[in-house]
Amino acid sequence: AREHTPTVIVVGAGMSGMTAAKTLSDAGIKNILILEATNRIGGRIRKTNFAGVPVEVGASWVEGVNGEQVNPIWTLVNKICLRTFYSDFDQVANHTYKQMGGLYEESVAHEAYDAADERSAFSQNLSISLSCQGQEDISILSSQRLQNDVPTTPLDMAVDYYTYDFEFAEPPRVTSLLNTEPLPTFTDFGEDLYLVADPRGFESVVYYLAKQFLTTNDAGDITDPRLQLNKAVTEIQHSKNGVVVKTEDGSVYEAAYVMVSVSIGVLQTNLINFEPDLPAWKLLAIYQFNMAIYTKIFLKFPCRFWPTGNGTEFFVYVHERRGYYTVWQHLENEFPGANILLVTVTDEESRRIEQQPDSETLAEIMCVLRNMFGDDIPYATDILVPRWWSNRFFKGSFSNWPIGVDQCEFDQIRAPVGRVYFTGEHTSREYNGYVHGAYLAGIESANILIKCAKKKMCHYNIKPKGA
Ligand SMILES: Cc1cc2nc3c(=O)[nH]c(=O)nc-3n(C[C@H](O)[C@H](O)[C@H](O)COP(=O)(O)OP(=O)(O)OC[C@H]3O[C@@H](n4cnc5c(N)ncnc54)[C@H](O)[C@@H]3O)c2cc1C
Repeated sequence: AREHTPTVIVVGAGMSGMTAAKTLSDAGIKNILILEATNRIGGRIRKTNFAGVPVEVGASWVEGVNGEQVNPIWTLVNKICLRTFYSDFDQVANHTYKQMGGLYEESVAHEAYDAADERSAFSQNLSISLSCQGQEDISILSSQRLQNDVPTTPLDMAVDYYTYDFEFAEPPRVTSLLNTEPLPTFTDFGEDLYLVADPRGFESVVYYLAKQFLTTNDAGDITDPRLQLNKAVTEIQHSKNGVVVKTEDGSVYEAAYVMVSVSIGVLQTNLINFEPDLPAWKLLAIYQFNMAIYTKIFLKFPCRFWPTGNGTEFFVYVHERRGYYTVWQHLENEFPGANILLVTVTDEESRRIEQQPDSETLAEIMCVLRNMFGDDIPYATDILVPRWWSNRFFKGSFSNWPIGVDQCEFDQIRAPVGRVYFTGEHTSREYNGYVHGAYLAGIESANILIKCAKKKMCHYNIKPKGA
């Protein structure tokens, strides 16, 4: 019957889809249906149990805190009193290990980190002057070449990796200078990062938002029929009269509008078939953007062999192969006595590691750790390797702004196509890649739809390239 037809179908129940749904509901559009492919909400914010400890395999930091504006995620995290820990990166130069073991001499290490800071400062100034002159974008690597200061030694490459790849999950060769230096997340919200480590998980911010507009039972579980889990959308038919959405299990839903919140990695595959095809300008914009891969490998040990105390949390391993198990973190502050280490890999290393058995990865890691800490250290008893890239509902970890995509093309990624609307972290112009980007994009995209649905203002201006 017509009255059961939702006004809006939201595809995906991560931070952006859930926020978009809540924004629609707050605006009086309560006739919605959220279709989520997996068996849970939260998407790339995901807690799991590892060796008895709740670890975050997806997002874990509130990035951008203590600045002029308040990061909206920081507000949410504090509202529900999630346990957070300030991340102190200041001492990492004192904890930088050579390939074959031993720490770098302090003066040598500090020189490398200072040089990286200088390169970064130069890049920020260059970026500002290039955009003032209306110049085309260049990569961060090109900026380093302009300074005649391209990192080439293993130490300089490791520090460069720590500076850029550890944030963007792609190398400076790929990443846009104009759109990342300086980074709005840090200039707007502040330079500090706080790590969420709470038994309820970072994902409880998504649950918190969901429960404000979806009905729950006495136990607090979401029971609202407007949220449907295990519903993988495989087809979206759209016309000027409405949309028809089909899921893998054979269900068919009709609505006036659809809001697609799946990652840009998913949009780049053919998981969802649009009927008719999305227009060329839209596809080109989607295909030009990047889905990066960031892999957090957790390791459990029978005892601790790494230093603890103030400033020891982060350490760097230098290897001639750039990005080879470079950035390390101990979780003693968050989970004292749990003896858990975290090593992060990205990009090509992530792809390689996702495809090999975990036992091989662990063997590589043990060699690295023995180089750093000596042959007597115990073998890890457990390893966790998240596989975001192989997962067809994610295809990576977060978007990264590559060179050659200008603001207008970026706008096209978010632009609606008829009755099909788009949201997700990759549609946040200032904060793509982040949880707060997903949240703010959810609000913005919902507002574009609301303007059309309620005020019949459906025209969305798309500027051509170079405008
Ligand atoms: C390893 C990792 C580390 C990160 N670290 C941080 C961090 O420290 N700080 C930070 O701010 N950000 C971090 N991020 C990024 C942050 O997690 C994301 O930007 C944000 O969570 C994305 O939210 P979203 O709603 O846009 O997308 P998603 O969370 O991907 O939500 C989209 C939803 O759509 C579903 N879906 C996909 N395909 C279909 C389909 N066909 N039908 C129905 N549903 C579908 C998915 O299952 C998913 O639930 C990290 C991400 C990863 C993976």
